Amino acid sequence: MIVCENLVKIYKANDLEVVALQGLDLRVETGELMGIIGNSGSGKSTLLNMLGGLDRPSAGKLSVAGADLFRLTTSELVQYRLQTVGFVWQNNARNLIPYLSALQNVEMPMLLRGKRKRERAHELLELVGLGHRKKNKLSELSGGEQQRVAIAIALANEPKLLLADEPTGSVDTRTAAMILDLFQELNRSFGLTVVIVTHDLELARKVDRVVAIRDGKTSSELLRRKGTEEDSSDSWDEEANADTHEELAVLDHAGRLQIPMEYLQAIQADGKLRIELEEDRIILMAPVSSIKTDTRM
Ligand SMILES: Nc1ncnc2c1ncn2[C@@H]1O[C@H](COP(=O)(O)OP(=O)(O)OP(=O)(O)O)[C@@H](O)[C@H]1O
Repeated sequence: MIVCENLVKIYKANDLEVVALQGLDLRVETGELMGIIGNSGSGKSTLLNMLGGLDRPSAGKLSVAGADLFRLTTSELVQYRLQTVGFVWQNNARNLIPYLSALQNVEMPMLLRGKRKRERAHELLELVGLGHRKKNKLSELSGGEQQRVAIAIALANEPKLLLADEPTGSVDTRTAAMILDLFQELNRSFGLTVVIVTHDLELARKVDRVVAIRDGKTSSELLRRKGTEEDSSDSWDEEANADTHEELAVLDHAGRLQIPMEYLQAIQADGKLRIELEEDRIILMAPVSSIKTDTRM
């Protein structure tokens, strides 16, 4: 579904250049539910904007659902945004109209596209669990319910890819969990590919894969390994059946990887490392003069 290779994005403001993505590699399969985490300023929103066709990358390769985003003309890019992706933002409610009902809010963007589909709007609100609140004005809904209206709107164009930027950023923990459950359900029931940018570490328990971005590059991945039972909650031996996570460093196309800072500190690495191949493992060590410990990977 998504292929990013060596993706670079440089913002130019006045005479200043900011390299927000520094040769990022990422592949997302159709039907995946995945999360992106990273410190503030690491490039998460920039990546999402590129995937959504809201902005163009500076260099590299980027294709989504078979569309090469470098080659699309401006009008093709508009079509791509309308037909292929759905967006959910942190403060979606700001883009909704408080004095209209949930139903009218969902119908509005359809109307703007020249298609008024009341039945579809009803269906979408049922889908996000707001069937009973359709007639309520937006201002009468809680933050979490408003966010669900926004998700219904994002689904209105039947997107192939749903992009969510901090979708749980302005709601409480319980509502955040409900919103993540909804993404999980949309993914499982309809095979929708979902990419969620978040600081919410609860996410790791709800998605198949979490990719960490550091300094504009993918640095590591947390993969979920299924427990032995589909649903561990019914089992007596919950620990044996629980999902586990495996953390992997990402090796890019040029053989580069980012080593966690704490590992480098542990071996007091400073600028240079010794690399040795020993049977099936590569050993990284501080230079001979300052060896304290070795780190095996
Ligand atoms: N339009 C822009 N013009 C100039 N620089 C920008 C622009 N957008 C982002 N940047 C810079 O690019 C870098 C990456 O920003 P980005 O918003 O992608 O990070 P982020 O990981 O989403 O951060 P946060 O978690 O705080 O939202 C930052 O240094 C940011 O200042």
